[in-house]
Amino acid sequence: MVELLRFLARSAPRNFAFATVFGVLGGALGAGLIVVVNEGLRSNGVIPASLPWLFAVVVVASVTTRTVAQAIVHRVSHRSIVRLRRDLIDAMLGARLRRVEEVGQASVYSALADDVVLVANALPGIPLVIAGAAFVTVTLVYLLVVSPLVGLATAIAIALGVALYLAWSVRGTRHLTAARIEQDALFTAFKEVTEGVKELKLNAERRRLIAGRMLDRTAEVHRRESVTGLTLFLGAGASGQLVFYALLGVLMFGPLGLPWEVVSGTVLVLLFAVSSLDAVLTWVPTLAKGAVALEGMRGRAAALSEGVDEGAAPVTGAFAAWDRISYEGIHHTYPGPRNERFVLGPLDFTLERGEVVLISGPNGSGKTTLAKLVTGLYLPEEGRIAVDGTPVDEVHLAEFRSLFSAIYADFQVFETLVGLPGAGDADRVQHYLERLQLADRVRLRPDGTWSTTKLSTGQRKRLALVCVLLEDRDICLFDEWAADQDPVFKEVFYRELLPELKQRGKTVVAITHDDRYFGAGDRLLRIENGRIEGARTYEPSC
Ligand SMILES: Nc1ncnc2c1ncn2[C@@H]1O[C@H](COP(=O)(O)OP(=O)(O)OP(=O)(O)O)[C@@H](O)[C@H]1O
Repeated sequence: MVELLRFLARSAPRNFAFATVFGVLGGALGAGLIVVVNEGLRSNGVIPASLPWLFAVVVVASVTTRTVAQAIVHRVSHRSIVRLRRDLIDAMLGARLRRVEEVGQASVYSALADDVVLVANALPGIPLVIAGAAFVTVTLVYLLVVSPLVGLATAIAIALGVALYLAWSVRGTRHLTAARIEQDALFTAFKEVTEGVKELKLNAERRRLIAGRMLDRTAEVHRRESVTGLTLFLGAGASGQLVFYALLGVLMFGPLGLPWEVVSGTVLVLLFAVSSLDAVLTWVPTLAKGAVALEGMRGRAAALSEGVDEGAAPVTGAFAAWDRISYEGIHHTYPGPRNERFVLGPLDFTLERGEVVLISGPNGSGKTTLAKLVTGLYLPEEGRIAVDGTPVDEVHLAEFRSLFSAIYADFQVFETLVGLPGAGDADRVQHYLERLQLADRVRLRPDGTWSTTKLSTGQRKRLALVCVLLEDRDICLFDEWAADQDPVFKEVFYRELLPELKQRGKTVVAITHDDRYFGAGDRLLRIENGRIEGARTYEPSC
């Protein structure tokens, strides 16, 4: 709850200040309304002429200020959804690739899809809580004025109610946090099941075990923790109410010996207070879930920010005239228990402008990891990368990456062509689509998007290649691009496209298992078990 308040105050300070002022006014006026009613009742039927007017003004002002406070927070909460999502996406895009892989995309997705909505749902409850606090304060002051004894008893009841509420809510928060942790596992399971629908349709036993047992087990833990947490919060609210009703009982039937008009007046005030408290308490579970979700999102953002990527510096073209990139003693380790730990390197090699370098090696030998180091997506843990002798450090990382276009095995074709320099030239786009035999399946829409990206894997890879050609960077990296192409297209790729790229002065790094085309490169690096085990140079005629 305090976290939600702080979040709102930080994300929209002005609106938060307005909402607080209106919330406090709404609460105070609500209490003022009770005072007016009580004064009317205490007048023994001789109602002062000003009281009905006062009543009308206080009613209108109380309802209006509360509504305005909530309207302000509704506006802010929708803006804050956008902001929260954007912040998390920025945190992910600003984190090192290894960090993103460690945190896991499913966990980020669960925060983007679920947590943000829970936070946004909770925020409109905040003005009510502020109004409730103001209401209780004004009521307490009024009771102290009417009868110090009743005021004191109310103050003790409030303190007891708050203490009980906090005791319950600490346990409730613990369970809601456990449910939040389970939510990540649930999203991972959802992802596996939705992406594995074909496999699960073919194997009824696995479907029963995975969907029916493992998924249910995770969902059950999530359900149990959520329900326990929310029930504890209901208990917290109920214990607060019980304390209030106990106070009423003591005032009405207890041994305080108060005059009857004081008892009737204060009981009426307290009954009003209980109904107002009820309105606040209905928000408590929503607020609690929102607070836990906000913590969850913060946790993701903090985990991502532990490894900030240094590649955000502006690109000025300082490496534009590069000739040689040297990778000197570079090294990367995937941590894990002894037999799961993978060490790549130390590796020493160079890339020259305008050459075609092929990389081959057995599965799991480290080719893709090397490809991430080559483009600067992974930074070497040891060793260094230098462009014509200038070391690639944090200052130069964005510059360095801007030399590359890449199609990794888990590539993405975006629907929009925005950011691709050649996208504005429709003839050029059409030429590449025809060249890669996609023109009958895909066209460029006038708004700069592809008409479709629902293509076969091989076709999508060809569309990704069109994007690389339009991006027109100095170095093209292909991670087993030809693996999903038919023999005709393999031939086009190795015998026509690579030589053409070379002719245009581009450098190509291509990971390949196609040994019959090894001669299509100027050089072949063979990786085995994380080390370069062989390098062959080919004559241009090969
Ligand atoms: N994100 C990761 N976290 C931990 N270990 C990883 C990760 N990615 C790869 N590895 C491990 O690193 C090793 C090298 O993987 P890599 O993908 O680089 O090999 P590869 O030569 O490209 O394999 P393939 O030819 O099958 O694509 C493998 O043993 C793999 O288990």
